[in-house]
Amino acid sequence: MNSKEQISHDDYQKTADWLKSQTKHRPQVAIICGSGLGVLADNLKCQDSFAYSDIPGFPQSTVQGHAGRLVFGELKGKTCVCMQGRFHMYEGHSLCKTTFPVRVFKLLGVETLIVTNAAGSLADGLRPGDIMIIKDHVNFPGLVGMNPLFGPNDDKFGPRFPAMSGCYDKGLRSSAMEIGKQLGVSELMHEGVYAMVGGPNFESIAEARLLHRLGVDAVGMSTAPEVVIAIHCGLKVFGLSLITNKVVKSYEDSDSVNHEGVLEVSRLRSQTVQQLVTELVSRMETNNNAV
Ligand SMILES: O=P(O)(O)O[C@H]1O[C@H](CO)[C@@H](O)[C@H]1O
Ligand code: HPA
Repeated sequence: MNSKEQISHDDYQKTADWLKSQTKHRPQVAIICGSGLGVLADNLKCQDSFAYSDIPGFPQSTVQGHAGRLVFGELKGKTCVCMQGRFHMYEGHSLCKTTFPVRVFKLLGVETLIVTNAAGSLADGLRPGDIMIIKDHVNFPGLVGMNPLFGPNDDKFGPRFPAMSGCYDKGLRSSAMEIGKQLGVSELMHEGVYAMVGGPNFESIAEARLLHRLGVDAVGMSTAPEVVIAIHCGLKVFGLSLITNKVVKSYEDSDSVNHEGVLEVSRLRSQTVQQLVTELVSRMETNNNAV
């Protein structure tokens, strides 16, 4: 893990400038699609779309279920940019590469970041197919020094010591719960704590029990670094986990999780997540400060 790799402000700016030269869209909202949730981009009107491999400075997606495309477009009167495919630390990307798009979004004028992910449940009340609005996170890699803010601070983006209390916007969280009710899916809706682990292996039973005891409701291998970088540069954040599997916590349980199963559940519930996110975006207040 190359935690010392540095990306300069100019590098982020170059990518933002290239994107601005290729599309007229000036997004206010950015959406990161979790595993199997790429359809979140399908509702965007007047799309401009770019393969990650064509965008200067962008890393490449290597995980099945992450298409590797950046899609710009209009959603319910807001301009959005959608990542069909995110970067994970376990793919071998440094944390600054993993979170590279978030700072590019900031430079494009984005005000709000929506992060979605597929996650395994530890809380007994969370079942596969449920949606957990993220109330808070435990950034396990961050706690032991694998933090995207490691290294010299770039004051142009934010402060040396950003606060992470209240990082998931309260207003957006309650709006999402309300929308869930109106969509008639309130029985699927929960709020809880997401923990990021390094992956790529799924949890052992002892690890699952430990996470459960620590108060973690759902576990995945992403999201926290993106949120840390977003909060550092002043973005509002909303996050949700689509629960794709129960994490095995009992030695009597012969179930076992695999990525294909994760993708299958994501796809089954992706329309509901899409409706929820679309309605949330439509209700967002934005400044429309094109850059
Ligand atoms: O967090 P997202 O990208 O949704 O993906 C989740 O699904 C994969 C495991 O099936 C892991 O990458 C985990 O983090
Ligand atoms: O059970 C899980 N553990 C970690 N990451 C995951 N992503 C989807 N499900 C899981």
